[in-house]
Amino acid sequence: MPARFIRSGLRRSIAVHTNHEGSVNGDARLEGGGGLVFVEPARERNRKHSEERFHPLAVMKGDNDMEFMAAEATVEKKSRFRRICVFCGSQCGKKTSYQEAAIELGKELVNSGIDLVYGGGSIGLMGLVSHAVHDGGRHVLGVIPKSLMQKELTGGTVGEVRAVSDMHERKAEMARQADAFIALPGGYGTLEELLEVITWAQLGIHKKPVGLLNVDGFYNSLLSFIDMAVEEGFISQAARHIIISAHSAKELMRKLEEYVPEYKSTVVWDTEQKPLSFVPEPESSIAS
Ligand SMILES: C/C(=C\CNc1ncnc2c1ncn2[C@@H]1O[C@H](COP(=O)(O)O)[C@@H](O)[C@H]1O)CO
Repeated sequence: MPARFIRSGLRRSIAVHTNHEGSVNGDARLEGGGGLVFVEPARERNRKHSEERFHPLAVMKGDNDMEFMAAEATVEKKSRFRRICVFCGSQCGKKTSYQEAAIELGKELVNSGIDLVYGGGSIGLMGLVSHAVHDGGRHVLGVIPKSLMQKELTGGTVGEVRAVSDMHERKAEMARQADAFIALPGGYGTLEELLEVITWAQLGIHKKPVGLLNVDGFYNSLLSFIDMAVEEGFISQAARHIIISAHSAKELMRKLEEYVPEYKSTVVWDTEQKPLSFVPEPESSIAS
């Protein structure tokens, strides 16, 4: 697909596509009289948005000389994550700061070149974060149980929608698809999803970072409760450190990027294992 380019005075800027590590995808060549002929995006799934957005990453200075420069905010930063799962309220909450945080997180994902996986739909904070990511040109994957798929419940969807049979399958699929998890403010659903991925980390089912966006101290009482459970001997210090919290999306993203999983579980999980049910025989009937 040929890249579009514009001329402004002596400078000609070109559309350049970057991969999630921030390096340039595809090939930009100079030909003949210095014309730039081709830039091929490697990421087909963002093709539509890449065509619409303009990345003034490269500036041609002369006929044979092309200088790549980091320019303007639309250029993706390097991230270790390809896709992050966001848990958040199906309501917007009372404070505008919750809604602003959802949009800020969405934009932060876009700026870092990260795709989104979430519970699907456009209601509440879920809608704000998913629209921010989709509008910014990143891929959005919504995982929705079939029973929740009616528009009246979801408020419509953006991006790709994956229908699953129930809530358990949804959580498993969201977890499979993501490289990290972030919880924004929310209610029971958000808490349940957050605590499940923390529990899975504690059991060694995954080693993916779990972030808590503690907007305006929304999660202070949960964190105090967890600290109390540590004091009371129900949660180990090591497991307490599974949760990475911050007050802003930018700070949280920085912490998640730097996070090194320290928690070690001795449990070995066979992820391919099918459910197996059996009834143990009573001790007395086992032949000696
Ligand atoms: C039945 C109602 C709303 C259903 N809407 C939902 N659509 C998609 N995902 C949902 C929905 N409700 C909960 N979720 C999941 O839980 C989290 C939000 O739950 P919360 O209780 O609002 O915190 C979210 O991350 C979704 O994955 C009418 O209530």
